[in-house]
Amino acid sequence: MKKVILVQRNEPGTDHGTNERKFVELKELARAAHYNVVGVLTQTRYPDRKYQVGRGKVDELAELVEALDAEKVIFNHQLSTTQIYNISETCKCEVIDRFNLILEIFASRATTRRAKLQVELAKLQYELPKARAIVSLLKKDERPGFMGLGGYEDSYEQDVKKRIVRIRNEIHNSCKGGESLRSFRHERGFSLVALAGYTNAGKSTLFQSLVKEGVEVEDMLFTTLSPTTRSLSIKQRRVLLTDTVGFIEDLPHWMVDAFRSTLDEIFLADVILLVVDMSDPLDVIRQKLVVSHDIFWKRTEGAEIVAVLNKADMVDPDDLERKVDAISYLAPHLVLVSASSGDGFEVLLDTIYENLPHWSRSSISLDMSEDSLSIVSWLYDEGIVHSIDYGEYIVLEVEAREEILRKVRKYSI
Ligand SMILES: Nc1nc2c(ncn2[C@@H]2O[C@H](COP(=O)(O)OP(=O)(O)OP(=O)(O)O)[C@@H](O)[C@H]2O)c(=O)[nH]1
Ligand SMILES: [Mg+2]
Repeated sequence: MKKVILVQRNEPGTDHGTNERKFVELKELARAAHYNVVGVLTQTRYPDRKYQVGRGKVDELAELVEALDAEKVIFNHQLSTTQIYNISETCKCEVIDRFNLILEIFASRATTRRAKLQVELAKLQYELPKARAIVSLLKKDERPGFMGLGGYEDSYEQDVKKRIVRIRNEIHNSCKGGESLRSFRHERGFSLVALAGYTNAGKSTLFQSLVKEGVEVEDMLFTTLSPTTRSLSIKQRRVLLTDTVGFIEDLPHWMVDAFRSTLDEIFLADVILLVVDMSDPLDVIRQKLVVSHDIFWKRTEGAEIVAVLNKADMVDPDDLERKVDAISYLAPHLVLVSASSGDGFEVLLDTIYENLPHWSRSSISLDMSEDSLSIVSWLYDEGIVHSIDYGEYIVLEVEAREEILRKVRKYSI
């Protein structure tokens, strides 16, 4: 893990709570990006020096970088190109800001082609205003490789612009993939369950524990599943469980598309497990629930939302009860769990099962023929075969989507 130093800026006039929460979130983001935070530096911003990072602070930072052997510095606020350049020169290590960090996280979690394109687009849009400044800074310093390149400045900016146009087109053409992926999975008898929620809520911990506890379904077609999706069986129903990138507060508008595209798996899901960190203060929990529901309503069709109230082990029982009562009106299904201890998993699995798309149960008799045998194997793929008797006829008790049963009934005698 790369060693990093975080720089927090206190803004006089902003209340302490807001500063503090933003900084806690930066730490969570650094952890999510797999950095090892070895040091923290606090800086105060004075109203008369709007975007300055004082000389003394930069020297202090450089000393800290050397002493702690840090490889990267992450600022909690946006920096100008000149600042990034100057600070990284003094500190002799890479310098990024909060937005670069968030983009790094998106990039590492984007699984679909479309999500990758969206992240690339956001990066380029962020880079564009800086493109010209970067080149002139490098030129000023007469770095090798930039000598005698007349017109380079312009062509670099042009190049970024061209790439933006090309990626926009590609995104436009690739928009239709999601739906067919969903129907393909449904046709294979899988329901889709996605873990969603704010960063640090415990989604990945829950994902790992559910996968460990459950029975994994072997399916040749899914050998290429991304590392964040697993096929599981819940009371014989086959589901694809997907972990997703956490929601991040206060995203600038140019980042929202990139963020949402990393959530494609959520918008396709039949059941969304909205993971909530119960150790957060009540008003934070409430606000996060409301914002999450907002994001889902706009993009999902008929997905069931189950609020998974996690980290129950970290809150004392009275407090927990009070919090659960206070938010119960915000979510139709609530389950209290501890992802790390496994408490509440049984109820959770029951609740997921109850909210999967409806399947019916039916008795079917088929004559003994080759066609019937292929129908039987199809039913094994598509649904649950509760019992099967091979006698004069093949008699099955099956559970599957109504559509499937309707087709099969045509052959039933
Ligand atoms: N005490 C306690 N800690 C938990 C529980 N679930 C998760 N954690 C801890 O919370 C932290 C965040 O957990 P993750 O599973 O990485 O959270 P996440 O939602 O996947 O976070 P992102 O991927 O960054 O969005 C880790 O340090 C976990 O060990 C829980 O039930 N109890
Ligand atoms: Mg995670």
